[in-house]
Amino acid sequence: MFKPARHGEVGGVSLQRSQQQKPLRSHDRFNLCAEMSHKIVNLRVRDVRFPTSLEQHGSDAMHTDPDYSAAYVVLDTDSGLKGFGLTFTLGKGTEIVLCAVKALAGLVIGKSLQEIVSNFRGFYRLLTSDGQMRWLGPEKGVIHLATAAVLNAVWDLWARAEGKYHAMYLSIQDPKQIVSCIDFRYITDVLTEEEALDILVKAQEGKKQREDQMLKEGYPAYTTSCAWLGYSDQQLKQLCSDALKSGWTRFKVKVGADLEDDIRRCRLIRKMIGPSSTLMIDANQRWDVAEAISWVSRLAEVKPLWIEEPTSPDDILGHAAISKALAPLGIGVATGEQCHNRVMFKQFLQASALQFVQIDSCRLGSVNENLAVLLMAYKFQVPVCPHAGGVGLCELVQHLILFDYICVSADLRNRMCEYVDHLHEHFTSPVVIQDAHYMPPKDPGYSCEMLEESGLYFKHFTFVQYKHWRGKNILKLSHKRTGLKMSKEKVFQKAWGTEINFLQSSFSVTVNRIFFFLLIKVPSFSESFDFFLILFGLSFIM
Ligand SMILES: C[C@H](O)[C@@H](O)CC(=O)C(=O)O
Repeated sequence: MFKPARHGEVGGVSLQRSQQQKPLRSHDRFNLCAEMSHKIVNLRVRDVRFPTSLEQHGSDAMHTDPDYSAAYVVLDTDSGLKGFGLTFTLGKGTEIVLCAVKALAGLVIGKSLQEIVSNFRGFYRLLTSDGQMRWLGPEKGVIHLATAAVLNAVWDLWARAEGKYHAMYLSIQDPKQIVSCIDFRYITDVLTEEEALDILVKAQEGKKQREDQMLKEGYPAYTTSCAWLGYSDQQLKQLCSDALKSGWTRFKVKVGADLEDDIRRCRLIRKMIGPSSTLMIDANQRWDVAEAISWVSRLAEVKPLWIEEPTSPDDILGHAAISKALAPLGIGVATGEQCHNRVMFKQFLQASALQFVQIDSCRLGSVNENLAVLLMAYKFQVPVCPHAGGVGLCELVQHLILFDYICVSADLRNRMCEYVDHLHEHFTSPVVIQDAHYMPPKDPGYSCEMLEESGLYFKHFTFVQYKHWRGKNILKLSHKRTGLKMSKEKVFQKAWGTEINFLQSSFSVTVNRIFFFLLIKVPSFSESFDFFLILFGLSFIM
């Protein structure tokens, strides 16, 4: 099931195949009518995880065993139309985001789409300013990731109801309607509603040509897939050579664990891609400020365009100091994938602490908050190069970056969107990459509806397989790092956390194995909650 997509392909399947076998989307199943109110009658959230850490896909200096995951939200409406949204997470963290999404559900269920979009700013505030839940943020951390998942689903629902995909959808709307989705609270000292409106109105000129250009050429992308930190030199070489053949000219390399290693790996990539291709480096928050400056200075010989996340994502003045120190070397600072909200972006921009704005479709409060950041970045004339990859981030963020070009910046200089070639095959409308460019999506919605069986991925991995996967992974890593062999129990304990430690007993493992074999092989068992409870209790007693 877990098949990394290859460069030049759509989600691991060739273009022709995905076109021939278009899965039925919820949009096709219902006779839509834009005038309907689409009352939200239910919110479902699923814990979806993929064992990417097994092969070190996604590994960096701080996230050495990332299992790419998502809290996946489905909104059901009384008209039958559904909205799909998600937020990207890593492995066990997903459980916590799920709790937060459930806590927000009460604010969403019962509202109609019409009611929400007629006062979208108000609805954004409702979710982010709840008197009790805002204490968990406000507008940051788990509660904000959950807000993004829910709002992403609402934007998806809206676009489906209109039969449009977002970039085009937003671009044909009245600029007044766009600004009405943005909460300007806390940013009016740099961007007022009137200024935002002015930017959007001015950008109406030439919009049609830019739309046509994007439909023809697509939006420039860079790849991170060749050089995750856990990959061997052999893998780097192979992937880089494949990527070059597929037309990639912009590459990002993970750095930060070991300087000599970084120098060797970056030289290797630079040699392969040649002097005219673009190279970026990414430390994922590994260093202190002074360390970042000296480490990156040593890597200046490979001419990186930017150093991404050199230090704590919260350290705005630290980023400013790094930016200042590296400017004479021609190296910019990029950050944003863990920048919590528009207020932090505002200060990064005010402090000249970043030269590339890396918005994230799930870290910020969905399209609403991303719109605010795109407009602020335009005002400061700082290029936007979004974070993508993860689970569904490419699918989501392509809409935002197309909107940025068509409706805000009208500028492609120094702009590109990240691309990672994993997990696209799990989406009903996977991204289309042609010649290292994102081609505009064609299906209505926000492109993050997952295939039914993919939405259940973690469920199928639960217990027997998941344990096996995590156990194997941790054993492998522990051998690599310490040379020590861990006991089987220790591995299970680390992999599973305390709540499921009872599975360490071999007897209960056998009972569970039988049960989960049935669960996986016989679908009707998975629907039987009573049966599950009985076996769960039985294994606990044993
Ligand atoms: C843990 C993730 O893979 C992270 O390394 C992604 C990232 O920083 C990026 O894509 O950039």
